[in-house]
Amino acid sequence: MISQRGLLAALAGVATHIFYFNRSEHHMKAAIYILLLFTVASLHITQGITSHSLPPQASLSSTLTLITPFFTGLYTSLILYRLFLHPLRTFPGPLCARLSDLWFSLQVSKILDAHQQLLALHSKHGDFVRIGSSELSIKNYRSVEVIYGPQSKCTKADWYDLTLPLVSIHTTRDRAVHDQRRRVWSGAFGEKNLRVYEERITGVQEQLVRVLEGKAKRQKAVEVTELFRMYSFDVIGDLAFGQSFDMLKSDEFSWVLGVVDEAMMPLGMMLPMWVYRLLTIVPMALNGWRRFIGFVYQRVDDRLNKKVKVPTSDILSTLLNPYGGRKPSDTELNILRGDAQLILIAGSDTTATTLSSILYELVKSPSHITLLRKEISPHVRPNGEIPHHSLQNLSHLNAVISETLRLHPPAGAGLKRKTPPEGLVIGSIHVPGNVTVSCPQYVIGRDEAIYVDAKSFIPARWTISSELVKEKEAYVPFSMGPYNCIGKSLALMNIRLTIAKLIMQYEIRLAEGEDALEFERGAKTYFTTCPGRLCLQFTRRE
Ligand code: HEM
Repeated sequence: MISQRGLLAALAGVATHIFYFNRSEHHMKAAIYILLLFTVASLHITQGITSHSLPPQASLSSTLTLITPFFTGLYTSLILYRLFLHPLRTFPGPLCARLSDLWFSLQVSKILDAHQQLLALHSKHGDFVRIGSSELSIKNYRSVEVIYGPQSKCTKADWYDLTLPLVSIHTTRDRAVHDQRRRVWSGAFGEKNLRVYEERITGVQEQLVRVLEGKAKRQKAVEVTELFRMYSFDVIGDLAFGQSFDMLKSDEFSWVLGVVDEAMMPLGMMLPMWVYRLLTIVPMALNGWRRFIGFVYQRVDDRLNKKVKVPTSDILSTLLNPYGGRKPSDTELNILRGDAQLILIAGSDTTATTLSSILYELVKSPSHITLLRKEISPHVRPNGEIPHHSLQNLSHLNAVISETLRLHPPAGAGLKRKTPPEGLVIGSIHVPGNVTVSCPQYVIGRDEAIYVDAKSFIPARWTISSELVKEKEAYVPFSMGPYNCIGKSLALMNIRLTIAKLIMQYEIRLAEGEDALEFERGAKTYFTTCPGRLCLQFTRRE
């Protein structure tokens, strides 16, 4: 029989869920709750021993007779609410996903394939899938503009609290702070800066060609997924910090990439944010992240202490402009460091993924290599250079890039947003307020309701065969609206320059024995998606 005290504790559990946990966000307070629980329990045990002269064992069991019904009440209320009363109760999705956000984490934790899991869930449940207790994944084409567009009232979801206390333009959830940072950032991507960046990219490209040349001469296959990661990190190191990482020079997988991989790994597990925040205070957990942040701090400090010679302006110079040469305050330094780590991740893996995905698609459909050469050759200068201004409007080159980003979007598993309190309407469906929503570009890109022959690589759908794109507004690999990719022009410039150079200088085909299956099968989604291995053979063209 449950005692009166136990009953009261159970009711207190129910009330705590209804009146406290069911309101507002709690992901930042998990550690405090655990601490509170241990403090209250310890006080109760001590009081039992000192005031009621109970033996320690008896005082502990008396405490447990309160804690157990409290949590039974709390979780019973939580489970019943999530199953039968939650505003998302009518949306389809796996039963376990309704009960706990940990369900999705468990699904993806083995091979970090959130993009594939979402594809499978949508093909089973349709356009709207409840993938967490309070989270919807949506592939309906109308949802993109409503959730991410310029008029959207959605805000960034709790996922963006991931790096706190480090904040970047990307992770700040305060729209006013974001817009202010965005104004500073936009200075780094103007026409004048892009021209400087082009020269610098061409410099790193020479290293890339040197590596390929060495392999071509020895007829060695090239693992391009890794090579493009090294290349993209070298480019972003140079453009962001004024100093390349020189990975291509040594032609070795640098420890920096190892640290980045280790730092990103936990993100791939799609943990609920409260679990992630708890891990940030557990010693040894997230060590990779700590090492990565240490590396970023060092880079920023080196810049501030002028230990690095910056040849011409780099992205960090623009971000330092507002301080007019004075030392940034601690808060400003935190933002600067946050932005620095963002540039490294956002600016490198995304570009690397796109470069290797383009080559993956091209070696499978070599006719497009021929078409690209025909389009690019009139723009190659006698010294072999191909200036970006002559590439940027080439229709087939741009179509190849767009089509690759449709099938292999680097940030394709969905960007999480929180709906406004009044909710929003997508077509005829009302999505409730204060829930997390996202539109996975990976799933949208493979949807027959949006693209004809969706699984096939058909660049012409972006040029002469526009009827193959049924719903154009669904395509946003760089996102849209106030939080869209600020580095889009830089990314596209680098991709055009690099692909044009490689296509014009080399014959490229699958290496001996390579079936290219691992490229998609081995792809892992952290926040960005990194493809699996792909070995190609590069041969110098006459
Ligand atoms: C193919 C390459 C790229 C793709 C597909 C891409 C995609 C995206 C997407 C989808 C977002 C929105 C993220 C969100 O809402 O959570 C984003 C944001 C961002 N990207 Fe990119 N990106 C690419 C390259 C770059 C490059 C080269 C940079 C240069 C540093 C860059 C810098 C940023 C920044 C700073 C943001 C945050 C913008 C803001 O919150 O206002 N990206 N990117």
